[in-house]
Amino acid sequence: MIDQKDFFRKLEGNFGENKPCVAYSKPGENIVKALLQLDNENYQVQDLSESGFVFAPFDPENDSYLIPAEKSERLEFDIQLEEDGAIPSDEENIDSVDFEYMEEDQKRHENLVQKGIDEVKEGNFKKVVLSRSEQVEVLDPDPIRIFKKLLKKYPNAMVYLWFHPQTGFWFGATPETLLRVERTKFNTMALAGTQLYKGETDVEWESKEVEEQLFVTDYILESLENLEGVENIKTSRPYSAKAGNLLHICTDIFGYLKDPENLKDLIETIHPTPAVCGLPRQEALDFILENEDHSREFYSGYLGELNLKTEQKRNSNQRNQENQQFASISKQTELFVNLRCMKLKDGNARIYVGGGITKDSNAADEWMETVNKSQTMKAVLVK
Ligand SMILES: C=C(O[C@H]1C=CC=C(C(=O)O)[C@@H]1O)C(=O)O
Repeated sequence: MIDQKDFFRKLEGNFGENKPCVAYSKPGENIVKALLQLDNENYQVQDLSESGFVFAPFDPENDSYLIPAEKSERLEFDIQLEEDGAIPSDEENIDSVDFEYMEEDQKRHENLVQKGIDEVKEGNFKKVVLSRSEQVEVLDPDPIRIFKKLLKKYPNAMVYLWFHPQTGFWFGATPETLLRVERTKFNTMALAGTQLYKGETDVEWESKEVEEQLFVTDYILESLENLEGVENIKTSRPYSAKAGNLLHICTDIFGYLKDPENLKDLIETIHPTPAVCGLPRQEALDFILENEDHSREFYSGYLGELNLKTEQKRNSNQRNQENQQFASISKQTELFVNLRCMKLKDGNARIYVGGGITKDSNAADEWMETVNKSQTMKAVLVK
């Protein structure tokens, strides 16, 4: 552990030298971690047996970047947010930020959504997730300051700052777990449906949302059941999960891997999830790539720790020194879907937002949903 001033100084030093780095805090953890790559080589993921931090794009055909564990320095500090004011207090953040939209932006998105609804009604697919991106001028484009604000505002999200000479700066505060693996046990989630959070998580959901989320759960279960290396799959009951100013319906899905060294098949089966692509997957993916007027790049891709050796707390009851050491190191994979995210370039942020379209969707409501989702990033861009 180092103190947070040194942590941020080192992080800034790394991207100042154009070397890849990532700083992040996982949901509910009071620890901020970083991997600072020691050189400025471009490492890529080949078969997901690598160890490090992965940053993967939406389109599985494109390259996934890796900061390899063995080529980087690892840092961490405990968040003591209130202590020295290094992380700004919540009062500086306002909850809803008004931005002006061009009528054309709204029309363009609504037309895209309508096209998606029509295709669903024609039976070409059951669900498609359609997105747009929006450029916002940032008054204070200091990456560290933006990251600190995200940490303060979203303690229950996976909050990150990613820098790579090939991708530039990306930030996010995502609510969606793609995959967590501990020894042979894994979990993923089926996430769908959105409503504004109004101080209450015990809320009613409309049947449109309930049905949409059930599609997602069923689709993931079916894909997992067809996968050779996976067994003993179980689900939680659906519940409302808070994500910033929003609520979603979530079902946790658990299972066991026959060979925990082989994550490739599992990750290729679940990414891109129906929360960001649609179902059936290939038909939805083709429609997205053909019809969205922007490239998603890393939005709705995934990111996180891949086979990262992590030290666990030692069990002081254990007498045998060798066993103790054996028990203290474990491999950790914890990947998140890159939602509620933005790219920072030349003093501008590009915010990416989307929503799931089914036969019962309404284009104007879907536009509003993307406006609401964009607040997650906008709230940290205001002074
Ligand atoms: C695609 C996004 O959100 C997904 C995650 C949760 C709920 C969603 C929805 O209600 O449409 C989306 O599937 C996004 O934030 O850009």
